[in-house]
Amino acid sequence: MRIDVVTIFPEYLAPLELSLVGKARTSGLLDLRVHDLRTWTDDRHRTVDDTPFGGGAGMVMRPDVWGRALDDVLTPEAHLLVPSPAGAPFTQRTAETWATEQHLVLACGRYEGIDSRVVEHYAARTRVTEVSLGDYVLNGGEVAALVVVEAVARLLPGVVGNPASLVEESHGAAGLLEYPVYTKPPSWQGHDVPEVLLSGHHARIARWRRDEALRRTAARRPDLLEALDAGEWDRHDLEV
Ligand SMILES: N#Cc1c(-c2ccc3ccn(Cc4ccc(CN5CCOCC5)cc4)c3c2)n[nH]c1N
Repeated sequence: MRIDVVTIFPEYLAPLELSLVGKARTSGLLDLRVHDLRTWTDDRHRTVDDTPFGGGAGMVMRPDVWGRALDDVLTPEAHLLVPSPAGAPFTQRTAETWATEQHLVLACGRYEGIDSRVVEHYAARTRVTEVSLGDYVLNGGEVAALVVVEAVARLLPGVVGNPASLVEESHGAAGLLEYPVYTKPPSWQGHDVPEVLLSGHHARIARWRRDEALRRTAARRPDLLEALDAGEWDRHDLEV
């Protein structure tokens, strides 16, 4: 998979040289290219923004600079992703879908955003998705690019050492939150690991983990339980 990220802060994407994503790049599993939007400016001050039509605070990113950048970076098979406070929610299901793509292009805006005609222009000739990390305000699209690249890259075959670990993840198995995890020592600061996990009884351990996942989900994310088939479990099983 190829992923291009266009930004005025390319150094913001430096963490993607580390750990699993870094290894995926080195091994050739992921072809990640980070571009400085100012490469495509046309003035000595390398200007990327201007005042908003209609007035209002802040600045808006110029369509002409973005147009030259995207014309260079986009390919016929590319899916253009534009992080935005007004975007569609980015979820694990989104990551799973985008992990099957050949080419993703992330356009990271700053200021008050990118001139809306950019999305309008490219939507007529390629797949474009405005995406949001959640209902809070960031200063630009780079954090979203970091999240999208990591969430997608880890799903690529060969990136994560043990693919089985991708199966049991939160928002994965049956859409539940993950159960609590423990390691040695069996007792720490007076806190003991639940006995069942030391029993070696795999069926009981599996049942305990599912019950804990249900309990946590009911307490923290009841919205996820709405999506579950009511017949799969009885709420009265949970002393929440
Ligand atoms: N993904 C994601 C994001 C982003 C995100 C993504 C991309 C850019 C590019 C610029 N910004 C700053 C910005 C903040 C707020 C607003 C809204 N305006 C409405 C009118 O009043 C002024 C404010 C616009 C632009 C971005 C923020 N925020 N939150 C997410 N989950």
